[in-house]
Amino acid sequence: MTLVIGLISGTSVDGIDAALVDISGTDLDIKIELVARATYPYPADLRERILAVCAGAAISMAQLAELDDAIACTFAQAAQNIQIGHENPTLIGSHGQTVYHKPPSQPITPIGYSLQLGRGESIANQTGITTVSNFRVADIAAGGHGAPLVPRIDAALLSHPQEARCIQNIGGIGNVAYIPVRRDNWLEKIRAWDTGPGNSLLDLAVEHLTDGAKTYDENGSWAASGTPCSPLVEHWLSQDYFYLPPPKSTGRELFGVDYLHQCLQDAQAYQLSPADLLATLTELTVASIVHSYRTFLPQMPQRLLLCGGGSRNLYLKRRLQVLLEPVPVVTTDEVGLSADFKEAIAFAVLAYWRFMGTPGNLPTATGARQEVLLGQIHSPLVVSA
Ligand SMILES: Nc1ncnc2c1ncn2[C@@H]1O[C@H](COP(=O)(O)OP(=O)(O)OP(=O)(O)O)[C@@H](O)[C@H]1O
Ligand SMILES: CC(=O)N[C@H]1[C@@H]2OC[C@@H](O2)[C@@H](O)[C@@H]1O[C@H](C)C(=O)O
Repeated sequence: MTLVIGLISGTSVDGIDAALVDISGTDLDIKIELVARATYPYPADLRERILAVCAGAAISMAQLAELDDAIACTFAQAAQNIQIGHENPTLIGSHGQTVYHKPPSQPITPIGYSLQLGRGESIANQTGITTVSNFRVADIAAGGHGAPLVPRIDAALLSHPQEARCIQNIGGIGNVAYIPVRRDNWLEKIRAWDTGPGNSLLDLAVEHLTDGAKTYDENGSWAASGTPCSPLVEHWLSQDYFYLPPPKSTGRELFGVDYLHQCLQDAQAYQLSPADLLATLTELTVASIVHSYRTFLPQMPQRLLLCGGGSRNLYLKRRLQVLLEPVPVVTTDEVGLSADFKEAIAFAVLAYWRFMGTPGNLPTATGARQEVLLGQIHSPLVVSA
């Protein structure tokens, strides 16, 4: 068994999810035990600075360096906290904070770009634990999107001998992994892509509607009291991204502040109440997910497993259930894997695989030319006496 810490802050920029995981086995035949889990919210000013950069604010190189280090310190602190009361972990896998993601686009920019802040060298030195970071760059160098990376972990931990499954993450951005029945050439048949907005537009709308007093629609109850405006959903679904064939990835660069402003402008003609607006934005997330399955999957799954914060949005979950009928919609918790901490667990596994010499990407998910080792290894400085 190897004790590994996984750390990530996702596109919602709400804080650092930390998982302390005991991992054994090799490649896709691994077993994990979640020993400890916690979310450490960002200090409010740091969150604001990150969101501003994600929304395109110009900052100087000095400010970039300072932001990189502030994020690394917050991640290092999360790693220190999660291990209290446990044996010393061997390894940290730290995703860092995505602040910019540009998918490759043929033929103009055949190589994409993805920037995660919170440098691993600093985390290794502050914690004294070897840290793997910068997981996306090797896949991008191999011609891939560098995302989504979690599908290989989904394959290892959530594949089933008799059941084809979709694993749908609903974070700021949504992403799906279709995992066929685990037999024959199942690995080659996996499909995965970013489905589009998860909670990003919803969260921004809630902030807008409450003048910043609320940051999300708890359990989806506000949206549940409204009615989706079907013509608007139809109109929004005509966005190019939803028709791009996989592999594909996206981020707050597309489904962020400017996108919401356009949605608000479009909604004016329909004089929607705040609840109707939230119901309509929720429907966009749901409809874009279902549309992408019907368009790009070889067949519908036998079960849908939800994870990410959006799996707590009961209205969103109910709408998914209705549109996907008769496919059962449950959370990954119900099959034994934490829906809230799956991404943090995934980066612990990716660090473990990096050390075992096991590739972390799935070319069918990211579009890379080949499987590659993911992550750069940073050993802590040895302090001489
Ligand atoms: N109880 C709840 N009810 C409704 N929505 C919720 C609830 N809890 C969390 N969320 C939503 O989930 C979001 C956070 O989800 P999560 O932490 O999975 O995102 P992320 O990991 O930052 O994003 P990504 O997966 O795109 O990187 C919140 O911003 C909120 O919109
Ligand atoms: C560039 C980036 O950070 N992408 C995230 C984002 O959040 C969800 C979706 O878009 C996914 O593709 C990815 O994260 C997860 C951890 C992944 O790589 O699988």
